[in-house]
Amino acid sequence: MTSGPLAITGFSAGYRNRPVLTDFSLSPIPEGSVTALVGPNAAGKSTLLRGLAGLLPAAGSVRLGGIELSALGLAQRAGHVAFMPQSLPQGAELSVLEAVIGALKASPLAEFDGGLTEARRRAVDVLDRLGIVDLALDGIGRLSGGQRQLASLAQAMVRAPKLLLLDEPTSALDLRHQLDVMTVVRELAREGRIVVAVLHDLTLAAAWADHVVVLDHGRCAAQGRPETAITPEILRSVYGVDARVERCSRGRLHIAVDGPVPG
Ligand SMILES: Nc1ncnc2c1ncn2[C@@H]1O[C@H](COP(=O)(O)OP(=O)(O)OP(=O)(O)O)[C@@H](O)[C@H]1O
Repeated sequence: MTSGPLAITGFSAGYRNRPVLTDFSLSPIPEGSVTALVGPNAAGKSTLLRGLAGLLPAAGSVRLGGIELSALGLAQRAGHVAFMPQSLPQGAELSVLEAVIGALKASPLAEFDGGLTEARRRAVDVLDRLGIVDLALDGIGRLSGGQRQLASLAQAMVRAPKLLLLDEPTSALDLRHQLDVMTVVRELAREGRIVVAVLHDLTLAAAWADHVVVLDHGRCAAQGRPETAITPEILRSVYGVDARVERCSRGRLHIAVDGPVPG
């Protein structure tokens, strides 16, 4: 696995006639860390992740350790980066196991040279890690929303990439499954990977992320440790809400929203 931080410099991405991120830069994101990407609807969070994954036309520099990802083609990039989309796999005739094996084989450079037995073992390992091995033979189309989200995360994890870009990995999950997924996310960071996850739940972000990036209208409004990036001032200017950022009795940050900013 390559080592080193994720450095995003002068990055631009968007859609036809719709630039979303222009000359966007962040402080380097260290390896072995979790970054929560937060911000209001339409701020550009998904666009940033999709651009980093190479799924949108983009310009600028994205370095992962010593590798300039933007110089790589999509197939080569997939050997280093996995993207979990916000929209979940559905409707397919595939079983969960087949869908995860399919994701493993979709990356030609994913250091995967085993046969079907090895592919199945790796897929089952990931499903087991996410607590959904019982669903292995179920059809993707028959899963609940939360189960589909876990299956989608398994697809991103199975290639064991250095960089995981997760677009709202917990939005469909109940409280316990949110904790289970964030525990796995922390384990991924402990293994030396970089996880960037879009989260709308700021209390969850503050509890589990090492760093928070607040995106607003395609710009970085704040970046840093949760307590420096999530402040009443930022919540007011970026989200338009009056809120308190408090420590609970266990010392964790808690965001209490009092209401919309008047006027
Ligand atoms: N396929 C598309 N074609 C054109 N414009 C798009 C497309 N997808 C998104 N956009 C626009 O790009 C902007 C940023 O959207 P994006 O999905 O990145 O926001 P987001 O921060 O992820 O929002 P949310 O929290 O609502 O998921 C929005 O104005 C949106 O309308």
